[in-house]
Amino acid sequence: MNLSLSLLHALKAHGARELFGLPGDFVLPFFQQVEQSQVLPLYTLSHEPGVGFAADAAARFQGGGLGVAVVTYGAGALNMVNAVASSYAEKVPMVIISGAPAAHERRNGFLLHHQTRTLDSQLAIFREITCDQVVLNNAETAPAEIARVLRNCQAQSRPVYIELPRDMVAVPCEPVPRLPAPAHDADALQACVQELLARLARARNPVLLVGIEIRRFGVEDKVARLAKLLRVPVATTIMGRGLLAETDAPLLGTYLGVAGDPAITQAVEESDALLMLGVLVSDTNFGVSERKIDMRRGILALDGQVTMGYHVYPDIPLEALLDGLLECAQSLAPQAPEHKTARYPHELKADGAPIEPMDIARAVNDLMASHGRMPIVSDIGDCFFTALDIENTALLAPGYYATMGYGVPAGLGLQASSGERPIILVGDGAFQMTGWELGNCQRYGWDPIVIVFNNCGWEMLRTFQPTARYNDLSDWHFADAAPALGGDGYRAETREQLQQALQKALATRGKFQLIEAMLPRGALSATLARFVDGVRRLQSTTPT
Ligand SMILES: Cc1ncc(Cc2csc(CCOP(=O)(O)OP(=O)(O)O)c2C)c(N)n1
Ligand SMILES: [Mg+2]
Repeated sequence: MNLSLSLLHALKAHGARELFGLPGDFVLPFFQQVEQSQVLPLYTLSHEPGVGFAADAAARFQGGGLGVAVVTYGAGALNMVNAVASSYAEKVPMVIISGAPAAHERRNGFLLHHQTRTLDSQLAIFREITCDQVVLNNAETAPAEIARVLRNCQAQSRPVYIELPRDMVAVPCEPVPRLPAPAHDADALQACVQELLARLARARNPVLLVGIEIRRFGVEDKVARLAKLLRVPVATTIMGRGLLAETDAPLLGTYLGVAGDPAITQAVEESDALLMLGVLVSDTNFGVSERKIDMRRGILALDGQVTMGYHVYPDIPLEALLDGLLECAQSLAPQAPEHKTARYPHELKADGAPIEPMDIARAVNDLMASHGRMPIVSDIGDCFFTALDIENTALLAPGYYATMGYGVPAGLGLQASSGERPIILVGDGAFQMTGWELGNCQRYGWDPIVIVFNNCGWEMLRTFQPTARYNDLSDWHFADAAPALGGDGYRAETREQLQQALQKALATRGKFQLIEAMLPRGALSATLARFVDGVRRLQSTTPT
């Protein structure tokens, strides 16, 4: 076996289902090994940010798997930095494989093409946005090094970086061993479980708040079982939206502070034992809290440790904690909490009125009510806030790192990896960045339904600077471009046209369906409007 095959078989053994990539001369030999070996399917896209977002989505959607992005050295890998930074921030287990110069090229004394400051600058840059790195320049040590970085990728649920010099791809190499998950101290785990359960038992209104790590580590079912066993209500953070959608956990809905359902806000903020599982303590999750949550009274299991008050239990993997709690937990209430199914807007009024963001939520909810749930992939813009008014279904969005450009390539990555047809929500500004990746659907038979929120502007920014003219964009008529890219385009000016377009799109398979929903400038979703008001109100009252 050669080094490429050892690497590919190891990726597959760790849960990778495919590779996303864009070739260049430093990585062509590895692409050749990929294509010839057929160990994993390879999908190429048109721009490295899209490659990164697609690999990110593949990892997020399958919970516990790996996304893989393969790029060339320099211009390719550095073009993907933002996507990898987003994966790091949002704890996505992604493997970046970059081709690199051969040993003899490093010694020839020339400045090499694609090189920036030094030949090791790229490695230095990726050290900042990955949890482990390796340069595979030694076939003897390669199996152990690959095993280490893949184990760390999954154990920490963060991206890792593998640099592959082009003269190493065909070198004989032993298979890569599978390392066990990092060990943890059973006694420390027991002590943590007992203290945590005692805190919950003493509480008057314990609440469970769940975040992205419960998907990343594939433990949603265990969390649902724990919530039912403890008989405590569950809410998700904004980043955790869509979690537990496939379970029967007593879900209250999504916690959005002043911008959300007051009952959920009150339950979370007034809880005297808020158990946060896999929750990033970020401004997007807690920035609009009505009342500042006293984290010292909370219990936070994140990044492999558990913090309760001033106690910190290090090296407690989330799944081990859940297993311990499931073994010892007793119900905390005489009966199960009232399972308030959150109400989402339905019954679009299909008339000649202009479209508002909430109409898109209604139209999608109506579609899912008749057709069944579909995964939603959202870009950043008002489309993300509108997504929060869509029924609780799988939602992929960089809600914390908040990079634009994610929606379309991530939707393609989801369909490539899972075979499920997504609905992609994207603003006109974000579509201008990566929407053109739709042109790759025809090669692979992908057929997402894409709804472009076309308000001809950077509307979210306008909410912060209403008078700025630079937020005005022109009308790009995206629907007209769809046939040239191999799909169908619909321009919807009214609610009736929106409903008709969605029905046609749903009925058409085998090519992407682009619905350009024309929104009046200044039309905001109610959720975004409440967020903006909330931020303004909190900023005006926060002592400087
Ligand atoms: C890669 C990147 N560059 C800039 C920005 C900053 C930004 C956040 S929201 C926004 C406007 C989005 O316009 P769009 O038309 O897509 O959506 P909408 O607001 O609903 O009209 C910008 C420019 C971010 N987040 N990411
Ligand atoms: Mg816009």
